[in-house]
Amino acid sequence: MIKVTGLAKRFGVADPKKLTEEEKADPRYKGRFFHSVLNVGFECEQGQVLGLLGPNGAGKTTTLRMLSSALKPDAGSIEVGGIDVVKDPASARKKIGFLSASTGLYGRLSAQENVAYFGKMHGLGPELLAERMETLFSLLDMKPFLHRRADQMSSGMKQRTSIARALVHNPSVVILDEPTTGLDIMATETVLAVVRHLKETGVPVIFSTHHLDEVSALCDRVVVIDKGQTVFNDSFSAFAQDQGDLRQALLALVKKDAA
Ligand SMILES: Nc1ncnc2c1ncn2[C@@H]1O[C@H](COP(=O)(O)OP(=O)(O)OP(=O)(O)O)[C@@H](O)[C@H]1O
Repeated sequence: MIKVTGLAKRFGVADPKKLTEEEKADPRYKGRFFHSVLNVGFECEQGQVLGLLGPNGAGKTTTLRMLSSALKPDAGSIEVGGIDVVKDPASARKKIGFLSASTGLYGRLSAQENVAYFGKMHGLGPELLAERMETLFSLLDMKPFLHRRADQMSSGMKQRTSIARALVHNPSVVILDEPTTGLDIMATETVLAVVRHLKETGVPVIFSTHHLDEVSALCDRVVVIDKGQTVFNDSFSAFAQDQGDLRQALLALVKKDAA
C-alpha cells in the first residue's frame, strides 16, 4: 500500500526579476521559489492500478520522483508498505520498483547485463537472479535482444530493459513514469501486459500517462494533478461517471482549476 499526504516540493528561481508576466501570474511562483508540487495526496491499495494524469508541467514527474525517494520532499509524507520513504529511503528503495523518464541504462552493457547488474546491486543471489531474469525476459518479450548493447537498442527495447531493471528485485510497489511514451503499439501492449500481471499478483502500480485509453483499460483509481495540486482523487468509475468521454472529464477538471 502507498499513502501520500500533503506532498510539496519547490525549486529555487535563478533570477525572479526576469520572470515573464505570464510566469508572474502563475501562483506556483512565490518570491525566489517555484513550487512545482504544492499539495499532492492519494492512496493506492494492494492490487490497484492508479493512473496519474495532468497537463504538461503539472508536477507528475516531480511527484513520482519523490515517491521513489529520488527527490526529497519539502513537506508531506510518503508511506510504502509501512515504511516512511522520507525517513528511511534505503529500506523504501528495496520495496519500490521505479521506472524514470530517462532510461539510465549503461550503454556498453547488454540488456541482460544491465538487468543482472541491478539485480546484484539489490543483493540477489545467482539462483534467484537467474529465476527473476527468466520470468521478466519472457514477460517483456526480451529474448530476441538480450545480448544487444543498450546503446544499440531501439527505444522500445531500451524501455523494456529499463522495466526489467525496475522489477528485478521483485518490488512490492511499482512506480512508472510515462512507461509507454514513444513506444509502438506492440511494445505498448507488452508494457500494459506487465502492468496487468503486476495487478494480478497484488502489486500496487502507480503510473503517469497522457493516454486515456490506458487509463480506461487498466486503472482502478485516477488522480489528476494540475499546477502542483491534486484536483481529482477517486475511483476510475467516478472519473468516468456522467462524462462518458474521458478526454472531456480531464479537460473539465483542468479548466475548472485554471478558471
Ligand atoms: N529541478 C528542477 N528545477 C526547477 N524546476 C523544475 C525542476 N524539476 C521540475 N521543475 C518544474 O516543475 C514543474 C513540474 O514538472 P514535472 O516534470 O513534474 O511535470 P510533469 O507533470 O511530469 O510534466 P510532463 O507531462 O510534461 O512530463 C515544471 O514547470 C518544471 O519545469
